[in-house]
Amino acid sequence: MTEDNTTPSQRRGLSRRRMLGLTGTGAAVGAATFAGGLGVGRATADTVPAGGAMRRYPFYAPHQSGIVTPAQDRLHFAAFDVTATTREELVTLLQAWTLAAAEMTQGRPAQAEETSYDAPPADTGEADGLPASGLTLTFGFGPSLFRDAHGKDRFGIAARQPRELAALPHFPGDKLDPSRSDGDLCVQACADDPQVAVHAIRNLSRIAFGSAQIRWAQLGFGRTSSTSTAQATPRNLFGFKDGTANLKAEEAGQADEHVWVGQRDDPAAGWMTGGSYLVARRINMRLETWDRASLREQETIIGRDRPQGAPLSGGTEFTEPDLAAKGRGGVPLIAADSHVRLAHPHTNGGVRMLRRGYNFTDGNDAIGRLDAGLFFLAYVRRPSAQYVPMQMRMARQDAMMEYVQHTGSGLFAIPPGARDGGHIGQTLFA
Ligand SMILES: C=CC1=C(C)c2cc3[nH]c(cc4nc(cc5[nH]c(cc1n2)c(C)c5CCC(=O)O)C(CCC(=O)O)=C4C)c(C)c3C=C
Ligand SMILES: [Fe+2]
Repeated sequence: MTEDNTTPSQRRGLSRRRMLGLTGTGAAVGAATFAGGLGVGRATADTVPAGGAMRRYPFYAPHQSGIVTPAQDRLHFAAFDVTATTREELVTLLQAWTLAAAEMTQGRPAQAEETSYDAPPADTGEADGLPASGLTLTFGFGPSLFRDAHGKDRFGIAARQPRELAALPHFPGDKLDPSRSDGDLCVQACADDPQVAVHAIRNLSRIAFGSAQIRWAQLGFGRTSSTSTAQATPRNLFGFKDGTANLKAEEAGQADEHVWVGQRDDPAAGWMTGGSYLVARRINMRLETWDRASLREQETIIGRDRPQGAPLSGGTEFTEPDLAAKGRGGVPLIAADSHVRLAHPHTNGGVRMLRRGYNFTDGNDAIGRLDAGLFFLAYVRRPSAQYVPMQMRMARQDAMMEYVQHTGSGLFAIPPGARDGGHIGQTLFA
């Protein structure tokens, strides 16, 4: 989808670029430097040839973008602690973030208005000249935004905390680092250019100065799922295709059933209608151990073959796995403890989820092992019925557990999209 929903602010920006084009050359040296420093602006359809990088997604929409949007190649995810103490300050932050997000997702500077030459620039500048690159910004609220560790209602919203926004249970094998977990707010920035995603988080963090600060963040690359049938299936760091059986945007009715919160889901949290819940898990993968496992063992653990991603019960990538199929000696072709069997809807009461994760590498440990893995992101309508039971079964039975460890975690309520003139989370604070 390529959208160019020109807004009044875009029209303001266009005229700003035209104005700079007209005035830049003949102006006095000081003024020309000023224009060059602050007025370069982001590349737009009139300056960059059409293509993937020119993809723009509307920010104002019934559902937030960055969920069923075709998964982009890069991620910068950040969780924030709110330092503001009043509801007014928090709403002001959300309003400012909304305006900046609406600009940046259209390939424009975070704040359109020029500042004085004697003040810091309104935008940090590293995305000047870059197109929108499919940037989406998806905002969420953590349980701690509603009640602090002592149960105190921080911003007068405790009564509206969704039932589903409760701390995730401890899963066997978890080794969660508190400094990579939780948070009052989260922002998922996805783009096809890493600099565009990083620029967005940096500017949102800058705007939040005095009201919220980054608690933890994660960079990701090489999306580990497809969310559209138009996308090829990527590979994770185990070398396997990941996202084959993911919920896809084109599957009629599936997002309504498994992703979007319905009007009657939670009487106390009607404000979440059209929103979703995001489960974020930083999962370290023991790549050096995996790389010493035979191909037979790797495929048995996953339940699919490595070249094509076809189920071990036969067929090609998109053939439905036959969980009843048996081979020689009556042994199931898709092993009882394989990942695909344990994750399949047939063994999980029909539940599905929209996976939108990314690979990560964050350096290495003292003995040269990569600190790498999969930053698992999944959007679900009911975490307690979709993510929690599946993860519990995997933690207990999945043969893959020998090769992975969950080291970070967060659960966030993702409100519906903002309407033009409104702000993110308006239905909660209204
Ligand atoms: C609790 C949910 C899940 C976690 C955590 C998870 C981690 C994880 N997965 C892979 C690799 C693959 N997963 C695949 C399929 C798959 N995984 C989940 C859920 C979780 N995965 C689901 C719901 C499914 C789909 C199952 C189905 O409907 O058949 C696959 C197969 C290809 C595909 O369908 O995507 C791979 C490969 C890793 C490496 C990992 C943690 C590091
Ligand atoms: Fe999986």
